[in-house]
Amino acid sequence: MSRDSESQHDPGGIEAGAEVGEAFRAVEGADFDAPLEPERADEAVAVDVTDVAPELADPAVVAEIVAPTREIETPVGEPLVELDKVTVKFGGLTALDNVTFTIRRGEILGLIGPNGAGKTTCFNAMTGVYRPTSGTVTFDNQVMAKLKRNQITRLGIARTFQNVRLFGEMTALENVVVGTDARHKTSVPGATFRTARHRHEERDAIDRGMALLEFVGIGARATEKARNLPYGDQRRLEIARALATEPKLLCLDEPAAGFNPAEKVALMDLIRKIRADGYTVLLIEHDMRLVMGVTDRIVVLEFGKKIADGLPSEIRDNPAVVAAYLGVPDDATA
Ligand SMILES: Nc1ncnc2c1ncn2[C@@H]1O[C@H](COP(=O)(O)OP(=O)(O)OP(=O)(O)O)[C@@H](O)[C@H]1O
Repeated sequence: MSRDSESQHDPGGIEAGAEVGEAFRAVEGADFDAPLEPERADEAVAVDVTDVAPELADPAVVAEIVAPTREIETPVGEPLVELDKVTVKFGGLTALDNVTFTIRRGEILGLIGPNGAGKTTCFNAMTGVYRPTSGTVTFDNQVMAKLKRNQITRLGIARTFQNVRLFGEMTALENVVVGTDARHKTSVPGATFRTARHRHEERDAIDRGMALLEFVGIGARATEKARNLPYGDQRRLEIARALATEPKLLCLDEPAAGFNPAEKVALMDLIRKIRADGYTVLLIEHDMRLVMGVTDRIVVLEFGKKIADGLPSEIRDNPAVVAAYLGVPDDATA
């Protein structure tokens, strides 16, 4: 297997990356959302990225390429997402009940709660997947309507999924370059006839894709098929692909699922690095140590209602939160 996979890995794959556009066209229509069953590679074929792109040896250069349009003129702390009395009902079931909170630019907000608390519903209402039964969601000063997936991306929201979803047969670099396509400006004829502008956009996408892989710590695996990456690297690749769309809001849905303690610590470092690069992050995660360790603020849901909103230290000692997680009545903890 290693011999076969080795022959598929083109050591010059980064330079040969101009063909990524072809690869993307070849997979158009593929089932992007199909969960990828992770396979652990017996042998990794690593490339030294800095051999072909020496500038990527400098983390400051990488950080700059990864966030080319960050809004440095916008003061951190301005609201990016505002939920105002949002209720979502499914028939007779109230999944989200009169929920109000804000995500500010430049912060890492944790959204937590026991199973069935309404986190996913809240997330879907926030990103335009569900239209609230009542109340409003404002994103970047616009009231959100119900949106299609590509409209959500263009608005500036990117997400990762609970289950890894990648193009398994594409390389790591190709997976990221596909993400950058959402921002391309070339017309369909321009892409078909490979105009100079289109070629320029492709080249930029490849350069940025490499920087993104380096940023999330898997630059050396650029030419490996996504399917062959170790599980932790697949999760990092998902984050790189989400960042490729240059989102105003990055939503991480249980990014630590299946991670060991060391991988969780490394993930916390990566999330902090993403925030330091000017991104706003929404984190839905069950692992309390990770949530407490990395977020600036936490919103807690229980049975569709917001029961707490505050700093991690406040949430940790909040009796209603403790009761929600331990499953004991509020009055028993008083
Ligand atoms: N599309 C739907 N149709 C009907 N009921 C739904 C739908 N989506 C969610 N629900 C219900 O709404 C409630 C909240 O579910 P939700 O998935 O938002 O919770 P959650 O906090 O994300 O849970 P988990 O941590 O288990 O993922 C649950 O009772 C769930 O069964």
